[in-house]
Amino acid sequence: MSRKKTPKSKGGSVPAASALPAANGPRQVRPGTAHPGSEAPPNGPPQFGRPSLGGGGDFYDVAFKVMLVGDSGVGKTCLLVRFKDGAFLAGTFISTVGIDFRNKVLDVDGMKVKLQIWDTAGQERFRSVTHAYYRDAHALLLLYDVTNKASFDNIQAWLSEIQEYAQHNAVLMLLGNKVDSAQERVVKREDGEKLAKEYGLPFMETSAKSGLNVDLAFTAIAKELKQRSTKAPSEPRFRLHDYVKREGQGSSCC
Ligand SMILES: Nc1nc2c(ncn2[C@@H]2O[C@H](COP(=O)(O)OP(=O)(O)OP(=O)(O)O)[C@@H](O)[C@H]2O)c(=O)[nH]1
Ligand SMILES: [Mg+2]
Repeated sequence: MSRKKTPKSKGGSVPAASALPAANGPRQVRPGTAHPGSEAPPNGPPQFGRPSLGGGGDFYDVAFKVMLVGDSGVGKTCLLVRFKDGAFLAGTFISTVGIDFRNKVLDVDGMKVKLQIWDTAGQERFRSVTHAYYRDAHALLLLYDVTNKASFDNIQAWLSEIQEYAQHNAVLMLLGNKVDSAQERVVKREDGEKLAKEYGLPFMETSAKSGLNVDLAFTAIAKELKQRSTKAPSEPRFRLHDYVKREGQGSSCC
């Protein structure tokens, strides 16, 4: 199979700050640096065998878009940084403005799968910016914070947004983040499991701080998307729920 190259850049963002209302609240914001159109591949179905925009970087066989969604502060950016760079962003909370993205190429059963991961702002005032990106997402990771009950209670509202704006066949996974903060936990694992079961979603608890289940969440998504796009009859069918349940550490369910 012919291979494409992924741009060398770390990512970009859609700050759209000038088009948005003035910032509310005390939080700092992380302004974006580039428009994604300059680096991101065009939206649409998974891409095969066409050269991506930009030069340099790793080769890949197929590319997918994955979106991180959930309330502000649940740890979307930290989860992405943990996955991409293996580091934890400790210190001051810098809220995302608009959308950022990062690319990562994974080796999935001998195939190079590029995930273009869109990190959305959880703040309400950016909702109209982020809505525009849902329809092109092949998968969505929906996060809540196990130390923040409101973020868990808002999951149903996020699911309504996803239902309204995302493709009906997009892969969806629920993640309860910050499980390293055992003392501050207010959402029990069983509650996450119950909600996930109610909506038929794969579910895991994660920690961007310790790295628990972070690679697994993205790998599971990449495997599912790759399986859907290649449909090799000789390959045993990949079952996302079973995989997450089997491989998840500490807690997992479907
Ligand atoms: N203990 C702990 N703290 C975390 C974890 N993930 C994120 N945080 C902290 O939670 C705060 C918010 O993290 P972010 O990743 O910026 O949150 P976000 O969901 O991207 O927020 P928005 O960009 O506003 O939507 C930061 O202070 C992080 O250090 C985690 O797994 N464990
Ligand atoms: Mg963020």
